Amino acid sequence: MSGIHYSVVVPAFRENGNLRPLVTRIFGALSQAGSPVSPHEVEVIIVDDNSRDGSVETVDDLRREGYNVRIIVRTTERGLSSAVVRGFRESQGDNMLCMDADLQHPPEYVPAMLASMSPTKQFALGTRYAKGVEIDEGWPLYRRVISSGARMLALPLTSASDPMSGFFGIRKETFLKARNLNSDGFKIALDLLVKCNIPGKAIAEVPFSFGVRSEGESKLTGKVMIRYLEQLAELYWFRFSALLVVFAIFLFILFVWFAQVLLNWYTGFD
Ligand SMILES: Nc1nc2c(ncn2[C@@H]2O[C@H](COP(=O)(O)OP(=O)(O)O[C@H]3O[C@H](CO)[C@@H](O)[C@H](O)[C@@H]3O)[C@@H](O)[C@H]2O)c(=O)[nH]1
Ligand SMILES: [Mg+2]
Repeated sequence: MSGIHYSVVVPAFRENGNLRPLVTRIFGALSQAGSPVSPHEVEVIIVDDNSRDGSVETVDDLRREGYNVRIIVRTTERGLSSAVVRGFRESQGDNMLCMDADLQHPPEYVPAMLASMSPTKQFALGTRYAKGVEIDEGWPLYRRVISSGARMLALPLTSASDPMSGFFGIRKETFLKARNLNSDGFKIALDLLVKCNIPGKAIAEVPFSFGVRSEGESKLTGKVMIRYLEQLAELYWFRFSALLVVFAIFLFILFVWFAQVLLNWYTGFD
């Protein structure tokens, strides 16, 4: 049996400059005295979309240096969410974590995120909206506004405090139950929270301070935002369609009853 209990999945596109600090800091944090998880129980999987920027060579070097990291290079698919799903499918660990490559999710929080998952806490959520943590001042105002708006629109779908977070973990047993995952766009955490029907009490929220990207550029474009709105519509239907059907049946019964009353009233005149 493999001694790997934890898998850290990193979607990456043109992130070569960030991979070495990311991997060395993750394993550095796990090697600290007091880390609740041993570095020997952890694998890191980078899911790269054919960046051809030296990422493969960097990961090869890191492996040679003894870090348990590998890279999957996809050549026929693109996109953050589908990259995460691919990484989760290839994970050996029963506890899986997703984090960005660009160091906006500080690697020093990885041990706590991994350890927060358990049979009763099926989902770990790195949240930026909690006491004692902050979002780096360098994060642009327009991104804050978009993030708040997106968060509000998702309120009826989940009680999680930061469903937009890209820093989250899920237990494999729960992930395997997910049906009809939407692998488009960026919001895979929200999709999993809704489609796996994860109640608030099964979410371990881990507050973290959100950094700014250290190298390269964000890939969040207008197209990604439109995809989010489409995804929301699908999730609302997924969550509330049964309620809508019950409501429609209720309206129908009310209509039939009202028609009967009218008919009785009308025929009563004869
Ligand atoms: N494989 C792959 N990876 C991708 C792709 N697009 C983005 N990524 C990777 O996904 C991570 C996040 O991408 P960014 O471009 O840095 O996104 P962001 O604008 O910083 O958004 C992040 O923060 C948001 C919260 O404000 C999150 O909602 C979002 O999911 C993401 O974590 C990075 O590691 C990036 O390389 C893609 O098409 N393919
Ligand atoms: Mg980023």
